[in-house]
Amino acid sequence: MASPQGSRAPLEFGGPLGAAALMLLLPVTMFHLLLVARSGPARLLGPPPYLPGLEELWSPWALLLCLTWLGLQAALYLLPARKVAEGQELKDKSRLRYPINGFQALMLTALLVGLGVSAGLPLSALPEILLPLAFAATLIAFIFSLLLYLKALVAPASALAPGGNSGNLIYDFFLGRELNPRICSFDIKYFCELRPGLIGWVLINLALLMQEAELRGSPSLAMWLVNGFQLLYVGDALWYEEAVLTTMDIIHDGFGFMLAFGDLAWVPFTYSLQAQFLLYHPQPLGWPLASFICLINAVGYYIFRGANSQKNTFRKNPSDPRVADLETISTATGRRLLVSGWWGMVRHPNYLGDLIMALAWSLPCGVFHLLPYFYLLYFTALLVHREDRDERQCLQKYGLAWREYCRRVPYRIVPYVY
Ligand SMILES: NC(=O)C1=CN([C@@H]2O[C@H](COP(=O)(O)OP(=O)(O)OC[C@H]3O[C@@H](n4cnc5c(N)ncnc54)[C@H](OP(=O)(O)O)[C@@H]3O)[C@@H](O)[C@H]2O)C=CC1
Ligand SMILES: CC(C)CCC[C@@H](C)[C@H]1CC=C2C3=C(CC[C@@]21C)[C@@]1(C)CC[C@H](O)C(C)(C)[C@@H]1CC3
Repeated sequence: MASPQGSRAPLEFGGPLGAAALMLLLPVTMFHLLLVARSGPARLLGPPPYLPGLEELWSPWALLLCLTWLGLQAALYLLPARKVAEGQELKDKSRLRYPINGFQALMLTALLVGLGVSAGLPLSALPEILLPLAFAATLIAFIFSLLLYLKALVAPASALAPGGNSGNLIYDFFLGRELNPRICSFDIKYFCELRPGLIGWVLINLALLMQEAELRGSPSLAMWLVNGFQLLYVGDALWYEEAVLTTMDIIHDGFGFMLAFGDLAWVPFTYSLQAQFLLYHPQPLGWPLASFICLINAVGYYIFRGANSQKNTFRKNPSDPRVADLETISTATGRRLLVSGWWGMVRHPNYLGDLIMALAWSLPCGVFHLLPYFYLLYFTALLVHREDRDERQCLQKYGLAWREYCRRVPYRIVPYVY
């Protein structure tokens, strides 16, 4: 039996009260966004146009569709992989193995969807059922988290996450108790983080684009940009799938309601908000402005990819010629910290690139509505909070060396600003 461990870890997200509030607030926000995106005024801060009844939210067909989608992505995950990667070292000194076939799953999904659409699959009808789909995804995330909480009760202590084992039921349910819940070699957190939600997001975007084409004769330039930028982001995540193994979610966080809901419901249904907004509120966009927005996205992507690749290359092999010349600080753990290159500019250059891209995703929606900028606002809050969590973990891990890094690189995300 697992014993509550990590009870000395400081509580995050405002403790049990904060966790309970977030569990209510996140789904409510998601439904609010889905409702206002299709309403005339599309006011982020106004009331929703109406409150949907259960008959509008609940549909067994939507549940079946979500489960089929999860089943399809799970089957693609189980296909032979071009590579099997090893994760970071765990508490018991072992390393888990992960299949690297996410991009293959994206391509096969595209092929299957393409075949389905040419055989008459009404993909453009998907936007009509976003509400019941989001409800079904929320239900699945909730049941998943419950089962995972129960599974953690019989997990060995070494399998538990450092954070989600405070002994408080609500807090631990939200944060997640087990670090890497698996059924045989099937890693549930790794699967959810990259497959059903991210690929689901681009599928919803595509459905919105197709519906716009049906409504107005062809998709607008703004819709093409949003689809293109976000497809690039998802394609990149799956192409560089191995890099997710060094993110905070995989290394540090347990798999509970926060990540289950985040991955399965929040990402596909709120990250597609700009495309949802554009379907109901077409925006004129000329080529000069579109080119400028593409440039902003390219700059963001260049920083995001450059920073993430530099750190991953360095962590995999510090003597790799691409990073061997960079200046570093030694730490007591034997690992070194980069203090030049991207990581010498600010302490989280990858967040900066990600935020610049987030701006580029909203700009095609014009500047007269706040709603399409929700992602930028939420993401800024998420990354500032995440950066703060990471700083605390790094200070604990690297002590004085981390302080020296902060002295040498004083800005966190935006040079000379923050
Ligand atoms: N679209 C979305 O919704 C979200 C996107 N993201 C993106 O995910 C990506 C990963 O983010 P995240 O996991 O938060 O954090 P990072 O990829 O930035 O990883 C932080 C870790 O990097 C290592 N590190 C920090 N500084 C240095 C340095 N100077 N030299 C070498 N290693 C260093 C430390 O771990 P160690 O030393 O142990 O290796 C630290 O804990 C980011 O690009 C982020 O923008 C994140 C959240 C949500
Ligand atoms: C809304 C809640 C309070 C929190 C939910 C957070 C999750 C939605 C995000 C936590 C970290 C994420 C990452 C990505 C997507 C969003 C979540 C799951 C990521 C897969 C997006 C693509 C990137 O290239 C990435 C670096 C692989 C991201 C990893 C972190």
